[in-house]
Amino acid sequence: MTAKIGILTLSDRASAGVYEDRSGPAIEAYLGEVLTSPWQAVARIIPDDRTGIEAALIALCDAEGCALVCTTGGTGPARRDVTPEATEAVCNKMLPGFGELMRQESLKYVSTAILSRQTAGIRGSSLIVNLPGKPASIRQCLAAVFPAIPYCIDLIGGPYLTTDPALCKAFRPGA
Ligand SMILES: Nc1ncnc2c1ncn2[C@@H]1O[C@H](COP(=O)(O)OP(=O)(O)OP(=O)(O)O)[C@@H](O)[C@H]1O
Ligand SMILES: Nc1nc2c(c(=O)[nH]1)N[C@H]1C(S)=C(S)[C@@H](COP(=O)(O)O)O[C@H]1N2
Repeated sequence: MTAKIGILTLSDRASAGVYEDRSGPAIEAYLGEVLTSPWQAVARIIPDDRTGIEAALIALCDAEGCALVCTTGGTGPARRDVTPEATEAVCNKMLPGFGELMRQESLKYVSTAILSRQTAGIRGSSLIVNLPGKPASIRQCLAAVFPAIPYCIDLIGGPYLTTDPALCKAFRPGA
């Protein structure tokens, strides 16, 4: 079964073409390296507008049936940063450990890591994970949490994801 994975870039300027989106492609590149099971990207770029973000998350989870949705951008303290609020609004269960671990990992690279309010949660049988907007943050954050993602997706009834063990040792209790 081919797993669909949503890649949602939240950026006023990238969505308007002021600069090229480099963070969405960084997510796709990381997934392409680490996943050994079949998957397909569903990528979108939209502005930092809460109603629009919620609608896009709902469409990626419910209509597209994405097992995993990775967002990038809009996690900081600025007035327009509302990705965590939109994520929480559409999720029926939050997984705060994801944000805690990603911030801890990011602190090894930047002291401003604590400014990200990034989180994760479950909507139905989809896992939503927030990543910061900076292209360099993508690999750092995903590498920290990815070992737990395949088992999380098992637990919510999603497709069986496998990873290249040289790059990511996915942990499944009892496996
Ligand atoms: N998707 C992206 N692609 C490439 N660079 C990005 C992206 N998102 C952020 N950046 C870079 O990181 C910097 C800070 O990101 P931040 O998310 O704080 O932007 P911002 O001030 O919220 O503006 P915007 O929402 O328009 O991206 C940006 O100025 C840009 O250089
Ligand atoms: N790994 C990593 N995490 C990071 C950063 C980064 O460059 N690398 N930038 C920080 C900064 S400066 C901000 S303001 C917050 C929120 O960024 P966002 O609003 O683009 O999501 O993420 C933080 N987390």
